Amino acid sequence: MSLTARAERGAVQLGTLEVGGGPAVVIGGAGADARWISLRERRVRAAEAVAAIRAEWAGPVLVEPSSVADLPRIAAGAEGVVVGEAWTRDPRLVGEAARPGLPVIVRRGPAETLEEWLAVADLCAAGGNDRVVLCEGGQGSPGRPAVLDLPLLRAARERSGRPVLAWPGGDPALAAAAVAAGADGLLLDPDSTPEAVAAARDAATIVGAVTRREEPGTVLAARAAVDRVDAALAVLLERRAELAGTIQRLKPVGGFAGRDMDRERRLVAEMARRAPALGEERLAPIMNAVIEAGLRLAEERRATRRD
Ligand SMILES: C=C(O[C@@H]1C=C(C(=O)O)C=C[C@H]1O)C(=O)O
Repeated sequence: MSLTARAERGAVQLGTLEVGGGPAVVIGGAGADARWISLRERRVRAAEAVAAIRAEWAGPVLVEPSSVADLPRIAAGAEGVVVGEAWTRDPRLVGEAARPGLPVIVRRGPAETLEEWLAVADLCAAGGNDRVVLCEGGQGSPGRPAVLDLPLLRAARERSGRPVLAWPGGDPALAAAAVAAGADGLLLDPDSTPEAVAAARDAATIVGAVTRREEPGTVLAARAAVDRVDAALAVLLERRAELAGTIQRLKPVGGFAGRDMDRERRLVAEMARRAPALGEERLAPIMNAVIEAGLRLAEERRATRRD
C-alpha cells in the first residue's frame, strides 16, 4: 500500500468521537479528544471515578475496569471499556466486557501474538458487540520505556479491518511513527499533561496530513481537515524559507538579484508530478509567491545583519 492510500475499514464511534474514519484521534488526559481512566491498581470505585472525570469533562470517557463488578457502572456513565492483558487472558471476562454493548478497546499484552489478539476482538464481536478498537503498545520494563510493534499494528489493521490505536508512551516521535504506520489514533497515559497531549496531537496532525487520506462529509469536517493540511504546510513553508535563505547566503549573488528562473521552472515541473490536478499552470503562481516570500525574508535578515 502506498504511503497516502486510504484503507477501507469500519469506523467505531466512541460517544461523539469517531475512530478510524477521519483524522487520527488522541485519547488520554486533559486536552485530548477523549479521556480514559484505569480502575486497576486504584482504590476508587467505578461510579466515583466516572463522576470525578465527568465533573470536568463533557466529552467521551473510557474506563478500564478492575473487575466484572465495575461493568454496570461503566456502562451507565462512560462511552467505552478498555481491556488490557489481564482481561484478554480470560475469554469469559472479555465476553462480559463486551456484553453491555459499549465499544471495547482491546489492548495487546506484550506476550500476545497477532492471532491471540485478533481472537479476543472476534470474541467481543461473537457476543454481539462489533464495536471493537484494537490498541497496540504498552508499558515496557524500566530500561525499555515503550514497546510498540509497528509491523504488527499494520498487520492487525489490515487483517481485522478494525481501527487500531497505538500507545506511544510519552514520546511524540513514536506518536508520529505510529500515525505514519497507519494508527487511527493514540492512547496516551490517562495522567498525561496537557503539554504531552498537545505534543502527541501535533505529531499526529503533521504526519496524518500527509499519510491519512480523508473524505469528510460536512463543511465542518472538511474545514478541520484543511486546517490539518495547513498545519503541515506551515511547518514545511517555514523549513523551506530557512533552506532557501541558506542558499541566498551561499550563492555568489543572493536575493532577488540572483534569481534563477530556470531553476524555479524546473522545481514547479517536478512538483506537478506530485500535484497533477493543480499542474504546472496553477502551481507556478503559488510557488512564485512562496519563493518571493523567502527571498524577501532573506533580504530583510541580511539588511538587519548588515553582512
Ligand atoms: C534558492 C535559490 O534562490 C532563488 C530561490 C529559489 C527557491 O526559493 O526555490 C529558487 C531559485 C532562485 O530564484 C536557488 O537558487 O536555489
